[in-house]
Amino acid sequence: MLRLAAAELRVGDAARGFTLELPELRLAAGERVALVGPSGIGKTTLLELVALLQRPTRLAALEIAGHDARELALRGGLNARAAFRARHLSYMVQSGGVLPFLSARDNALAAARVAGERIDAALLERLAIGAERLGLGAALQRGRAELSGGERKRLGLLRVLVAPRPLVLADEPTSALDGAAATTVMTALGELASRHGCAVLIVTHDEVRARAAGFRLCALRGVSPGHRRLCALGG
Ligand SMILES: Nc1ncnc2c1ncn2[C@@H]1O[C@H](COP(=O)(O)OP(=O)(O)OP(=O)(O)O)[C@@H](O)[C@H]1O
Repeated sequence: MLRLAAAELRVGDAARGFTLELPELRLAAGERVALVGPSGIGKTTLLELVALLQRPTRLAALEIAGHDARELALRGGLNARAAFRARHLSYMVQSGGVLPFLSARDNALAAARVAGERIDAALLERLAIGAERLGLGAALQRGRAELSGGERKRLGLLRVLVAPRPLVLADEPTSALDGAAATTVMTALGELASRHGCAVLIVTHDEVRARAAGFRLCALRGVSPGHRRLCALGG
């Protein structure tokens, strides 16, 4: 579902920036990977690279959901990359990505609408079940201003659960949540892989919950000043 090979991204300027090197990252359908590493090492940047939001300086291969996305990543325009994302990727950003001019319910339906999905009975049932599970039933009637940070985060996940794409990306999905909510969110992400066959790639500091939900860990590490590399972790 995801194959990325020999990618490099130069981040920031020569004095204070760094090179992010990703020798290889593969996720089959149903597979779960959690990307870990210290704050500021470049985990979000890596996720943005996979989501075609950051342009690599070097890229040997990028396949997403059976499509060759290398050219798009290297040279594709904004609209082409956004259209590709809508079809093949779900991306839960760190803040939840709630749009302030939409109600919570319309926020939850936003990804489905952008992807051109019909808002039919099955989709609305997924919305209702997901909202219940994430404790967002009442919040769905409200606008963004009335949502807490944790509710906005869970709403970002609900948007993914309503219309998951083959490749799901989530940036620190459990931060800003209490223990019970964090477990619910991590479990739901794991189930997108085990029940729906999505490939799920998350960034997290919550290694214990990630392992419990079936995620294999990969780490971003500093290999020398100004050079960071993605490494597989055993166990
Ligand atoms: N386009 C860019 N230009 C310049 N600097 C950037 C760019 N993108 C990211 N950075 C910098 O790269 C560093 C890594 O940021 P990133 O958010 O990827 O780290 P992270 O590992 O996800 O951190 P955290 O765990 O704290 O969320 C930061 O210092 C950030 O300011």
